[in-house]
Amino acid sequence: MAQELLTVAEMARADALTIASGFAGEHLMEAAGWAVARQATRILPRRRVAILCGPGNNGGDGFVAARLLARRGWPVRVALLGERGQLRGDAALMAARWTGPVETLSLRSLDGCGGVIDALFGAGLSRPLNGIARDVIEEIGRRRLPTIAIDVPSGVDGDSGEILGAAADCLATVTFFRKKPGHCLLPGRLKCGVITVADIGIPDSVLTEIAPKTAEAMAVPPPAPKVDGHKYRRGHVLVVAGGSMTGAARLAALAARRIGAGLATIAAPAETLASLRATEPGTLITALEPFELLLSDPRRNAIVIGPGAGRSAETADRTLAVLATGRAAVLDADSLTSFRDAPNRLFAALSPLAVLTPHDGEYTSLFGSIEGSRLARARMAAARSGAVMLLKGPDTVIAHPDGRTRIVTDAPPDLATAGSGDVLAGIIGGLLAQGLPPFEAAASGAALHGRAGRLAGRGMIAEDMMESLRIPSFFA
Ligand SMILES: NC(=O)C1=CN([C@@H]2O[C@H](COP(=O)(O)OP(=O)(O)OC[C@H]3O[C@@H](n4cnc5c(N)ncnc54)[C@H](O)[C@@H]3O)[C@@H](O)[C@H]2O)[C@@H](O)CC1
Ligand SMILES: [K+]
Repeated sequence: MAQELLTVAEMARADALTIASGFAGEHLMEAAGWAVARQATRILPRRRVAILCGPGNNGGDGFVAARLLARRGWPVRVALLGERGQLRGDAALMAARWTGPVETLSLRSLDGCGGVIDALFGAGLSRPLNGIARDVIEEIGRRRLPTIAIDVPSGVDGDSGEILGAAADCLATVTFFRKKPGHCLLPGRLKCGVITVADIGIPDSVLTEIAPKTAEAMAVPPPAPKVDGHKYRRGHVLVVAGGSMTGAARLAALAARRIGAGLATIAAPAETLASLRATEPGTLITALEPFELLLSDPRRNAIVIGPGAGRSAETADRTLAVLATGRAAVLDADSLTSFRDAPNRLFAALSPLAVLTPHDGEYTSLFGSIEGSRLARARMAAARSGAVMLLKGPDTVIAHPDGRTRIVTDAPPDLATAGSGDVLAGIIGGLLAQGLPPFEAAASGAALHGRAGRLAGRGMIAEDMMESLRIPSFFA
């Protein structure tokens, strides 16, 4: 099942649709506060907890948590940002149900406390934290107080993961119904700690109407080989290699085969053929030229170009020839940077059959340095180029020109190692060869790549991922 991610506006719509269907907003808030209180009893030390309530509904959730914790005999200290009389709607109702003392938020609100519930701002954050709100958030860090954030750590933008002013390094975050992009994108994700998603009574059926376009990337293993199948039915990946760095092409071809492609061919310059043939017994090795002849075999149904191709006019021309075949293709590394001086030449040839897999530097060489979250940058690049964009990083994003996006949330930092990107290009190529549509191949490929890295463990190098792709649990 896809793990949808809701923007702040979509979440407000989910709330509104639920309330319109007859489920009172106060019940949503009661359920939200209950989930927070439960998490507090699980992970905070049994010491006085400072509950920092803001002026909106996030603060309302805090008042509920305060009441439920106090009822269980938990010592709490409730501090409010702003005037109690200014609270509105359900937040005002929950503040009224809290019968204990409420102090004005100050640095002293943390005194004598062994933990914090951060209910200052959630979805309604509209500007950077400043004044006492920012001072208190920063003081939490200085005192190293274990903190649970309600919905998001206050200061984290739910849509972009950007930090507006400041945000506490939370032990845990309790959010509602579905995660938001800000929980998955950096730097926000690093502030959240352990994220739990609480069911507060919003039915899944609201998603039909909302139709969210963003989700977490899911690792979907390719279908198991059929008993009556043969290797050509499992697809044939063509990896177009360059002269010097044949290792990149070898990693891509091996990964494509491990992920289930029936065959892989490396096409390389004449002088490298002998050494490739000596080291890659199971991969077909063929001459790069004549290039038209190489592309003329339609059984080579997915093409990977770029890893080790070399930045040159020839690589650019070959990339355009690959795109002209109308076959699914992965464009990585040099096949992107070779268009540095004429990106429009590349964009004019692209379609959603192509998956572009730039890291930040390669991205900048095509699109310039653009502000915004990785999600925003990937979405913009997909729209501008017309291709599927996979923008690599600690929070890899896959974007389709039609607006759909996926975020990889659990790839380990160990993946930042030489050759890792070549393996990714090979995995995606292997999935394309087996018939997955490019957007799905890119999203699932990136998630599978993360899984391979996790299974390889600490100290891994790119070659180790080939072993991960053989572990039975990889395909579970
Ligand atoms: N029915 C609902 O809508 C539900 C909402 N819930 C909670 O409600 C939250 C959203 O509530 P709201 O929309 O009221 O938004 P918030 O509670 O996040 O905050 C909105 C208020 O903060 C002020 N504000 C924003 N940024 C500020 C800043 N930097 N400095 C000072 N003031 C600032 C705004 O002017 C507004 O008064 C969610 O995050 C969630 O915790 C939950 O109770 C579940 C149900
Ligand atoms: K919060």
